Amino acid sequence: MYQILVADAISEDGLQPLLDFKNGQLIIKKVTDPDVELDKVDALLVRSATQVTNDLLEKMPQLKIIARAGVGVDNIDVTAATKRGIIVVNAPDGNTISTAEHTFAMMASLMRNIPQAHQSVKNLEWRRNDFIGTELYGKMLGILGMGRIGSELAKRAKVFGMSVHVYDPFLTKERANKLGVESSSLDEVLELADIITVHTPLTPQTKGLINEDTLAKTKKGVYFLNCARGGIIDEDALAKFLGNGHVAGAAIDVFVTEPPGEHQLFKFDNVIVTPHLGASTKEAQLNVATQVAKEVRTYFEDKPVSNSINLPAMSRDIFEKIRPFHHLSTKIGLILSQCIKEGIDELSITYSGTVSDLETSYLTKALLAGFFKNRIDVHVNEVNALLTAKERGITIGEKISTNSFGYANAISVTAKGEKQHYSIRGTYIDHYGPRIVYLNDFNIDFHPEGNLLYIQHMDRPGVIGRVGKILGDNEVNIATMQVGRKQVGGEAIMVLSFDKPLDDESLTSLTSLDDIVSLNRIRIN
Ligand SMILES: NC(=O)c1ccc[n+]([C@@H]2O[C@H](COP(=O)([O-])OP(=O)(O)OC[C@H]3O[C@@H](n4cnc5c(N)ncnc54)[C@H](O)[C@@H]3O)[C@@H](O)[C@H]2O)c1
Ligand SMILES: O=C(O)CC[C@@H](O)C(=O)O
Repeated sequence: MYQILVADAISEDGLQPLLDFKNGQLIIKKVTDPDVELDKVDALLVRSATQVTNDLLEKMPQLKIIARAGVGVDNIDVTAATKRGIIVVNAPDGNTISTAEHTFAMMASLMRNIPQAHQSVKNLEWRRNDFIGTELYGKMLGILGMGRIGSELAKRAKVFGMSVHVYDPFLTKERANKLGVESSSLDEVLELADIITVHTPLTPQTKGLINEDTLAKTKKGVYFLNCARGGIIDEDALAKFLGNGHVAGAAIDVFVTEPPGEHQLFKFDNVIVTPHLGASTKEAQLNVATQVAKEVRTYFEDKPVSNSINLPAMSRDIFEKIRPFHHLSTKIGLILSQCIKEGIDELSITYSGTVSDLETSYLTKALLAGFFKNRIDVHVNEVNALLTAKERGITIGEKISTNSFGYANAISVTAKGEKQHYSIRGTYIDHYGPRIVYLNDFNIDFHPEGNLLYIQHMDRPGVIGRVGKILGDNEVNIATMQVGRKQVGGEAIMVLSFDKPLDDESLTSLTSLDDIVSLNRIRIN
């Protein structure tokens, strides 16, 4: 039963897919709650309140997936999660409309002094001349970060008769034309816009995007909005430019520290604030909760998640196509790992035939996960496989080839260590399953499953019989057996499978037989 911890306030209606999930148990408690057994938690669902730090992850060795019911993952140490093989998913578009609407509401409120006027009327005042506003119509809105929210905001601004200039280094000309906005440089937006709003994620590049230098380039009387993340607009710099009258007002939904406590921006009457409410609508909360609940369930049902931050996106159809090769790759990795008895510094993988049309990088990661499985303590999966290989100085080469050796598809791998060099090839045959068709320079054909013994021996009469006799004498039942050789009388291989793992005594007896070159017990599960 998977333990699923919901650590922040997430719409319970949206959690229905997990409430209906028979293999999961929902725990709705904070990570700091002493009743929560962090070391048993398999999935963690958060909004922005819980800080998912490396220290927290350290206490959660079973954690497999972190789901952020929202867009920004800046409260999650994604690098630390990735290193541990933990998938991070978010709900990228469930709160787009709500946040765009909130930004628009903040902009309108700011320009018409609505919060101040509202408070004044409730204070039994009637100060109509003190709250003269400014129309949106005809003004230029500058949007920094033209993603989902920026684009929705732009549509609304245009309907209100505003012109929209945007700065987003990743925005193409075609997309800008389609959205009917002017794609500009940062300096152009700063110099021309009457109102500037930020909608980028918080990253090292966007932290302090609006600072004293950039503020100095803006028009006197400019307005600022931040409904994205605290810190994209430097709070000290904004306070300074509000204080000297250069900035006419600001609407702020997000702060560097939340809750902000007593804050320097609160002293300005022309600053309006909300407590990180961009996504706080019934609709958005239901959307994001449903999205992440489905993702977590999908993950535990061994199906592809759609919105992972640290895994490539894959549709259900593609996943179904890739699944058999995923299993084959993992098995190849497991076999290689048990055959080669030293560390490796190079792994070359060649995909040919039908498999080469698929997302081969995903298969490479699965192969590495299989390879590392019994070698290192860290749980390695597709999320951290490449990183793990890099940390261990293993060079990974991936190639596509037209030569599939007569099979419809083939995955050929060579691993190089200091002394050993191993090659293996597998194929997947419809209705028949995965097969290993080449091992250490020998053609062979066996099903990579269960308890195997791989023997390299001299091709001499009686060897197979002697192997069979020892196993028979030791009550070991041979389930299947395949042999292969390169030339008569030269080296040969046999691969046997058993119903249970081969015992040490039988292995020792086999090792002492004449004409046996090497033996490898291989377990595939
Ligand atoms: N206030 C809230 O409650 C709330 C709700 C949802 C999202 N957010 C915040 O809003 C952010 C944007 O959300 P979104 O769904 O539009 O994300 P998005 O990924 O669709 O858009 C972000 C855009 O920023 C652009 N960008 C990245 N770096 C940039 C840079 N250096 N300069 C200019 N543009 C840059 C990207 O190209 C992208 O187009 C989120 O990351 C999140 O932090 C806040
Ligand atoms: O959880 C929230 O309410 C905030 C969400 C928002 O900041 C986001 O990044 O999606």
